[in-house]
Amino acid sequence: MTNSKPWVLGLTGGIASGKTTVSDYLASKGCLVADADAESRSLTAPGGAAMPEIERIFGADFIRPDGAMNRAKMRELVFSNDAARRTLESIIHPLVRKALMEKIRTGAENSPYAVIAIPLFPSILQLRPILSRLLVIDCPTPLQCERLRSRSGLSREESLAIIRAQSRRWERIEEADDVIVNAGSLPELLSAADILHQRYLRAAEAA
Ligand SMILES: CC(C)(COP(=O)(O)OP(=O)(O)OC[C@H]1O[C@@H](n2cnc3c(N)ncnc32)[C@H](O)[C@@H]1O)[C@@H](O)C(=O)NCCC(=O)NCCS
Ligand SMILES: Nc1ncnc2c1ncn2[C@@H]1O[C@H](COP(=O)(O)OP(=O)(O)OP(=O)(O)O)[C@@H](O)[C@H]1O
Repeated sequence: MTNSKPWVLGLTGGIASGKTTVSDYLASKGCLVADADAESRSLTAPGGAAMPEIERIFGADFIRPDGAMNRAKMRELVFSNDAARRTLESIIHPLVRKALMEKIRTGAENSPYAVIAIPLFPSILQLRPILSRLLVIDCPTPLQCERLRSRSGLSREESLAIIRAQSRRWERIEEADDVIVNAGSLPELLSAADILHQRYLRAAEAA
């Protein structure tokens, strides 16, 4: 990518839809990936920039002995309390956005195109003006629950509480330029990702 304005793919989808599998694949093909979940985790790790404000607002009960946010406790709170979730988001989201923009600004030069992966649909919509294309990974709700059970041990009720806090599938699909329905096998997901990757390479090259 040689021009000053990078070609940027926005990548979104509900929880456990397959975003990380796709973004890891694109990273393995040389794309720069700026990942909101990863930035959010580093901001809430020991010494993370969001921790003083999280401790001030939520209290010491939400801080682990090593100084990291207690994720299990926070997850339980914010997916049963909308006001608490909005408060946590108001601390973390501006910092995440800044970190993502900085990563794209400084790291995109040697990448065929850049990828911004953001799970939350309203957040990715805010960045729509800088996205060259928006890819949605769509996954039927029962499969999301099944994958969350086997990956993270979450119960169906816990998974549904998170899914309900997220945008509806049709809202994402309506706004998408491209959609991968991840309801088959992992090789099928990667093959769909590769078909789009080839198209994105051509579009970025031509831009
Ligand atoms: C709620 C928290 C403590 C749960 O931590 P946990 O380690 O279990 O999950 P992780 O951070 O890996 O996120 C996994 C997925 O949860 C979903 N999720 C996370 N935060 C939110 C949210 N505010 N609203 C809806 N879904 C969310 C997303 O699909 C995300 O991909 C954590 O996700 C968090 O701090 N969320 C607030 C910050 C945020 O909005 N992050 C999302 C991207 S910036
Ligand atoms: N087609 C598939 N077949 C089988 N397992 C899959 C498939 N797609 C994804 N998975 C598995 O489902 C889980 C969720 O996938 P992944 O981590 O890529 O989703 P995600 O959208 O990034 O999740 P999160 O929102 O929690 O960050 C992982 O354990 C992954 O290996």
